[in-house]
Amino acid sequence: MLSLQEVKLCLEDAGQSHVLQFWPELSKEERARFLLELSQLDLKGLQDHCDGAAKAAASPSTKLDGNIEPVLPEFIGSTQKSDTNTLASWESEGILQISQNRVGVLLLAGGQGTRLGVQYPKGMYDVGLPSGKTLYQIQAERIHKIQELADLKHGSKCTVPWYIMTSEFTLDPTEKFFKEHHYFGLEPSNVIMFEQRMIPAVTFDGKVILQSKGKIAMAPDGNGGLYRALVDNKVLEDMERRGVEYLHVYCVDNILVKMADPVFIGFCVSKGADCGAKVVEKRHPSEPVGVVCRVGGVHQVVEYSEIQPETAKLRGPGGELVYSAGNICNHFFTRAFLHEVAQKFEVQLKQHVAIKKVPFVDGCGNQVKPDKPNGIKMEKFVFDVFPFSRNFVVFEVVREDEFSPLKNADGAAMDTPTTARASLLAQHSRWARAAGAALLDQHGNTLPPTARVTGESSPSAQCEISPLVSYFGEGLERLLKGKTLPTPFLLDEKRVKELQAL
Ligand SMILES: CC(=O)N[C@H]1[C@@H](OP(=O)(O)OP(=O)(O)OC[C@H]2O[C@@H](n3ccc(=O)[nH]c3=O)[C@H](O)[C@@H]2O)O[C@H](CO)[C@@H](O)[C@@H]1O
Repeated sequence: MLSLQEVKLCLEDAGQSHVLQFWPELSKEERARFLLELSQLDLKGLQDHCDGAAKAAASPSTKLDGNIEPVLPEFIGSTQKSDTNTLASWESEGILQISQNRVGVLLLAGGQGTRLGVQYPKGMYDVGLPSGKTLYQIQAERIHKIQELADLKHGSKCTVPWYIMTSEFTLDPTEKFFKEHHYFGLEPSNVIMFEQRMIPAVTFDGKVILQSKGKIAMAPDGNGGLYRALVDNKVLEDMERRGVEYLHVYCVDNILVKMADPVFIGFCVSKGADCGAKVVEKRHPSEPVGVVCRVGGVHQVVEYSEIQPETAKLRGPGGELVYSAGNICNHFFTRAFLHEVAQKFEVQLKQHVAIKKVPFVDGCGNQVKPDKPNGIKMEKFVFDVFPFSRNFVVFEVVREDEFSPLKNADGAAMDTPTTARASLLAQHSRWARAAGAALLDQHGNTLPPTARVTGESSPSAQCEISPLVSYFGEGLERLLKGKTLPTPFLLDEKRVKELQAL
C-alpha cells in the first residue's frame, strides 16, 4: 500500500488534488479505507484516463457509417436456412466437444442493471414463472442438462465449467446467492467467479468524481473489461488446466440463452472459427441491439448507441433491413484466440463513452443526486475483439427460440419481466404441443397453438418445462404424447415421475 504522501504526489501530478480535499474530515477507518482504494488505482495512468474521457466526451463520435457493409453470406450459418442433417452434424460436433470437457461457458455479470431498476444482480431476478426460478437457476439447470445429454451420448462424465465475471457491485451478492442455493446442484469448484476492474467516473472537465468525502465514484470498465479480468484472475490458466478449448460467452439477461449451445459450438468448430457471434434478425431499425457488420472490410459490431439512424433504417430490395444481424451478446471464442487478445490486443480496444448521472459530493461536502448527466464513464465492449479474429463467423438463430432479454422494468414496451416470462412459456408450450400434448385452459377448453410471440403479447398457455427435464425440447414425446394437460402445467422432475407412473 502507498503512503498518504505518495498518493498525494501522484494525485498532484495527475491534476487531481481535489480528491483529498475532505481528508482532514475523515475518521481513522475512513482514511485507511480511502488510502487503500487510492493505492489500488492506476495512479500513473490517471491523468491520461481523465483527459482521455473528457476529450472523448467532447468530440463527436466517429462516424463509421460511411465504411459500413453487411457481413458476406459465406461467413453466416443459420439454423433456419440449414437442412436437418447439417444442423444434426453441428449438434453432434458440439456434444462431442462438450463430452470431452473442451467447452466452458462464461457469464458477463458485472453490469449494474440500471434500466431494470433493481439493486441486486440481474441474474437473481425472478420473472414470475410458475416455478419461481431466477435467471441464475435456469442457467445452472441448463448446464446440468447439457452435461447429462453429452454423457448419455458418449458415456462420459463431463464438466462444463461456469466462469462468472462479476464486478464490485455484483460479486458479494452473487456469491452469497449461489452459496445459499447450494450452487443449484453444480459442483462449487466448477463455478468460478472473478471480478472485473473498476475505473473512476470523470466530470466533463476531466476531474475524478468524488462519490462521498472518502470515496471515488467508480464504475465497471464495461463488458470488454473481460479481457483484462481474464489475465488478472488467471482464468485462461484455469481453462488450460481443465482442457477447455472453446468458450461460450453470454450476457446475463436473456431468459432463452442456450448454455454451451452444442449447435453453435459445433458450427463454429466445424468452420475452424476462432471467434463467432450469434445474431437474430433485428425487429425494427431502432431496436436497441448492436449490429454485426463489416467496417472498412473488417468484422465488428456497431453498437445501437453508435449507429446513425439513417444507416439503421436502410432497406434492401425486398424491404428487409440491410443491417439486420442483431447482436444477442452470445459469443464463441477459442482459448487460443483469447490468449492472443490478452497478450497483444487488449490495450488496443476502443474506449466507449457513456454519459451518466453520477451522484457526487460537492465542494462544500453536500451529497448531490444530479438530475441531468454530469459524468463520463469509459467502457470497453466485449465484441471489440472481433476485428482481431482471423476466422470470424456469424450464426443466425430464431428469435423465438433464443432471444428474449430482460432489460427494463414492467411498464416499458419491451424486454421486461412480462415479455421474458411470456417468451419462455410460449416456447415451452410449443415444445409440449410438438411432443403431442394438448394444453387445456382452466375451463377445460383446448388452447389454440401459441402465436409467434412478439415480445409484447402473453402466451395463451402457462406451460413451463424445467431445464432439468429438457434442454431444447428433446425427450418430451415419451412423456407427453397424447396427453391432455390442464394449465398451468409445470413439468419438473417430480412431475416426470408421476407421468411415468401413469
Ligand atoms: C456492449 C454489448 O455487449 N452490447 C450488447 C448488449 O447491450 P446492452 O446495452 O443491453 O448491454 P448490458 O448493459 O445489458 O450488458 C451486457 C452484459 O454485459 C454485462 N456487463 C456490462 C457492463 C460491465 O461493465 N460488465 C458486465 O459484465 C452485463 O451484466 C450484461 O450481462 O446486449 C445486447 C443484446 O441484449 C446487444 O445487442 C448489445 O450489442
